[in-house]
Amino acid sequence: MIDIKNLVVRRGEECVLRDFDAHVPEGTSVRVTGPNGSGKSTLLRVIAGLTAPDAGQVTVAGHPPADPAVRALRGFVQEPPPLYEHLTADEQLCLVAGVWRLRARDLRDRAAALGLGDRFDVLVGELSLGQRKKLGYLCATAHEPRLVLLDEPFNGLDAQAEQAVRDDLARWRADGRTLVLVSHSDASVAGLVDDTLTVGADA
Ligand SMILES: Nc1ncnc2c1ncn2[C@@H]1O[C@H](COP(=O)(O)OP(=O)(O)OP(=O)(O)O)[C@@H](O)[C@H]1O
Repeated sequence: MIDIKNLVVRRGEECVLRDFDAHVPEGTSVRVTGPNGSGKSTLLRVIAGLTAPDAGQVTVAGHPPADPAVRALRGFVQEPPPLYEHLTADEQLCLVAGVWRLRARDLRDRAAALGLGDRFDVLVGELSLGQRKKLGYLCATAHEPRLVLLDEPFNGLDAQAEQAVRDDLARWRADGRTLVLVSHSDASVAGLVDDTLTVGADA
């Protein structure tokens, strides 16, 4: 699903990723590890087509990451979640439902299961950190992508929401989807990953 050869990414003067190689077969669940600042989020952004490599080759399902052909295939749970502050939670969900031609009702059901049932009419800008995290997670995964990129998906979540996300990941994994996950919490990802990719100083 993902092939990376000799990847180099610079941020300003700093070389964040240097000659990084990885192969993530379709249907595998991979955790990206490394110290703070080692380039884990940068790597996810490259796979998501949001950061262009300075050198090297990266393909997702045989296409360059920014190719429109892989857009619907992929979902990216970002940290912090990119949301429209001036919309209500429900308007944000409806926007995403419209983009992917989904039923808003189904997204509302998922939102309610995550504990957002009484937040639909609240402005995104007035949601708590954990509520924003839940909404961002739903928006990023609404179209049930074959490749799910997750950057610290458990940060700020209460126990019920963490379990709901873990259940989703287990279901997607059993369904043969490909997961690439950054998390500093060993407990949160326990039993959910097949392999580890290490970036940075301890690589
Ligand atoms: N937009 C940016 N502009 C300049 N430098 C950046 C930018 N984003 C990240 N960096 C730098 O790139 C390096 C890698 O950052 P990145 O966020 O990928 O690390 P990380 O491994 O995900 O860190 P953490 O574990 O703290 O989340 C850091 O040194 C950071 O300062």
